[in-house]
Amino acid sequence: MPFDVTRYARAAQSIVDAGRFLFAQGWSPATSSNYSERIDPQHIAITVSGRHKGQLEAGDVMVVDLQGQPVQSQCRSSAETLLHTVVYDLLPDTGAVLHTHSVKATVLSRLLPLGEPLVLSGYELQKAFPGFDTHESELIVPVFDNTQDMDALSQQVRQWLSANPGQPGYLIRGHGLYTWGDTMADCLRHVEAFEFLFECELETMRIRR
Ligand SMILES: CSC[C@@H](O)[C@@H](O)C(=O)COP(=O)(O)O
Ligand SMILES: [Zn+2]
Repeated sequence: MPFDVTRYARAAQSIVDAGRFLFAQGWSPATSSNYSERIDPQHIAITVSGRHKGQLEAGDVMVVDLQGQPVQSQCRSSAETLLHTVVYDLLPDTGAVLHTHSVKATVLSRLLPLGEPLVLSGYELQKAFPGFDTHESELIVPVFDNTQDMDALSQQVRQWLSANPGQPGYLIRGHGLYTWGDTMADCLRHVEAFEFLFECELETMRIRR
């Protein structure tokens, strides 16, 4: 099935803009990270593998279907494409997915006890996420072990997300953050909110040592 070229062009521009912002923050260094935006129920625009995210151009964004297969492109999509498509597949309202590699997400994910999620509670900023109306809510961020086996990791994410469709993101140990939102603006706000909360957690750990 073909996709709407105008919608692709709009999605590509919003991914390029997101890359400039996220790289400038230091959250997507050295070609790391991948970004996507939904074009229609069956297609997403996603970054081509290996491209520098602070220097993206429209040609660094391609289209894949929800099985992760390229559509009208000879390029290789992000090595982590399946971690995007699983979210669009399970959560039909999702309009954008962002994966970042910040120092704080990387360090915090390595400090958490193995097998335990990061539980965020008591922070007013939790209200930056939809469905979290009070600081008393619990934001539960699982930490998946890092692996190069994306089929296996995407299956783990599918299982967790099916059981927890209201949670807005997860960490991969020593690797980074995945988060999503109804629009790119929502998704960027989620990255910012997570970064703030990760810094609070790390600072708390430092003081308590
Ligand atoms: C530059 S190391 C980071 C990669 O291994 C990967 O984790 C990543 O985020 C980017 O991969 P990509 O294939 O460009 O989407
Ligand atoms: Zn990555």
